Amino acid sequence: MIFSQLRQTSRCLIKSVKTPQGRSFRASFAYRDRRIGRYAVPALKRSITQMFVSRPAVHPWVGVPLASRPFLLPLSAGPGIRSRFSLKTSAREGPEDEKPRKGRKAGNPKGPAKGNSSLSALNDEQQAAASDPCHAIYVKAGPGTGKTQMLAARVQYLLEKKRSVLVFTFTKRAALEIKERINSKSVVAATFHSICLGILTSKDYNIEDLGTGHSKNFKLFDEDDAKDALKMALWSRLQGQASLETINKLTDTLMEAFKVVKNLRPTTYKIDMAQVFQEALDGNKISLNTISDKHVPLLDAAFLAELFGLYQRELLLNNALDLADLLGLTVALLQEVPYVRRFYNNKYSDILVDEFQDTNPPQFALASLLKGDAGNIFVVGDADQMIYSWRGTDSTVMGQNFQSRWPDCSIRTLSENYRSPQVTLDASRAVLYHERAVPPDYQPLRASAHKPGGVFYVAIKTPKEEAHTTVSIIQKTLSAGMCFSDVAVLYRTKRQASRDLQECLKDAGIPFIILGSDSLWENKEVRLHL
Ligand SMILES: Nc1ncnc2c1ncn2[C@@H]1O[C@H](COP(=O)(O)OP(=O)(O)OP(=O)(O)O)[C@@H](O)[C@H]1O
Repeated sequence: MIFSQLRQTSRCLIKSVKTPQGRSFRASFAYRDRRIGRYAVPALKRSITQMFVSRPAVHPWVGVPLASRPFLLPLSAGPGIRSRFSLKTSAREGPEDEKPRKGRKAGNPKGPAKGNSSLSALNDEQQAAASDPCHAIYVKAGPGTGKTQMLAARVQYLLEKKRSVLVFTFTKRAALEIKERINSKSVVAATFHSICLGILTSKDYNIEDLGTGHSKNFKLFDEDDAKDALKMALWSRLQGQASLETINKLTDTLMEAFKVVKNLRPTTYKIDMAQVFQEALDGNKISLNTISDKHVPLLDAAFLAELFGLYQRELLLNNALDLADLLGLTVALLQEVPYVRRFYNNKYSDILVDEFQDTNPPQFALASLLKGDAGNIFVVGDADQMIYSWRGTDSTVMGQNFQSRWPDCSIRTLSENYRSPQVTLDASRAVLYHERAVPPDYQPLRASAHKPGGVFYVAIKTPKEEAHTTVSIIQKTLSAGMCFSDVAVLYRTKRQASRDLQECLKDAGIPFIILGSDSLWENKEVRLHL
């Protein structure tokens, strides 16, 4: 291998690489932090080198067939890191039959699908869902079944029919992905919060008509601002009774409780909050154990509702909304002010919701108010992929809500998985339904094609042993001809990836990037919503 060109700046490294076979590759890796460069550049070199190591046909350790060509995964970024790894070849790579063929459905050897162009790349289940004419469609789709692809095709299909489309996503990245796939400016795809912000600040009407006291130039309070507002409210109520330390503790506890409670109903506007708090206490949805100060009155539903009222008043005095209010106030505006609701019902004919399993009652109410009586709603979700149960989401309830809200709805299922081998799909089902009953309408996933892969279970006693075993598995994988970037180690909590594993990896000379951070609010996925 000859590195024919090497240009390095503090931020970027560009290489042209010539292989002995005469192919030339260009690889770039951009990084913002020099420390990352120290890890990434050697990793990059090793990865490129490994590209040209010939691979065995069968993985020597796990005994499964290997893909005939190595592939590189993007070295994705951790917080504060922006990285991009791209590999372009100037020579033809690999045999023709490994390339995707235009006009042919992958996994469908029968050839191109007939009919609408936007649907031609979809399989039969995806096509049926994407072109379903029902006004309320609920698509249940497991991981890797092409939800995003199908959703994008649905949007394209609707745009071809000159419909006006609004897509709710959970992350900015997902919104961007849909827009990129559609490549059309006429689709609105954004997160719930960003759509709400647009609605509340629209010049087409006045949110003062709602009568909550908020005006158009309201401020958005982040977590810290909201805590300060709550502290002020508590201080004014408990001054002279509770110590500052207790007020600080109470602030943290109540902040969490208020977030949960604000997601239990579509809106907290004009609601008997004592009843909502009672429901939350009865259902153990909020925990108030940390407060044991005899000077603080009993935190019963009535007192919690009073404190909640004081917090909301404090926000209003600042003409401010917290993040949950952004949703709740939009729902209230659409519910209470008919001309605003009509405006949006006329504006959008089709409302689409990605990751429906993670919607909470305010988000569901918002989507259904925007749909109105004459519009259409199309939601895609997978109950097994729910990640927001802590903030008031219950995927089974959301599914039931959808079906009871629109009893004539169409329910579709995508069951062909394009990502994993059958053995992985079967194992994941066994884990998911180990302790809970399989739902009656459950459709097992089937792999679209025979793929190599395996699932191995190793029982380990200590974290140290776990770290050593993990490293030896990685080493065996590498000696089988795989690249560093072929390997991912998943862990449940950051603690599990701490010392032992990191030290073992360093000792073995295995470069790694840790994604995620200690604080939930520092977490990139969480920050994407904010
Ligand atoms: N009909 C199809 N034919 C061939 N490949 C497909 C088809 N549908 C989806 N895929 C491929 O399957 C992979 C997964 O697709 P996609 O990301 O849309 O799935 P998803 O269900 O959104 O995934 P996730 O599990 O992340 O939610 C992608 O590589 C996509 O190109």
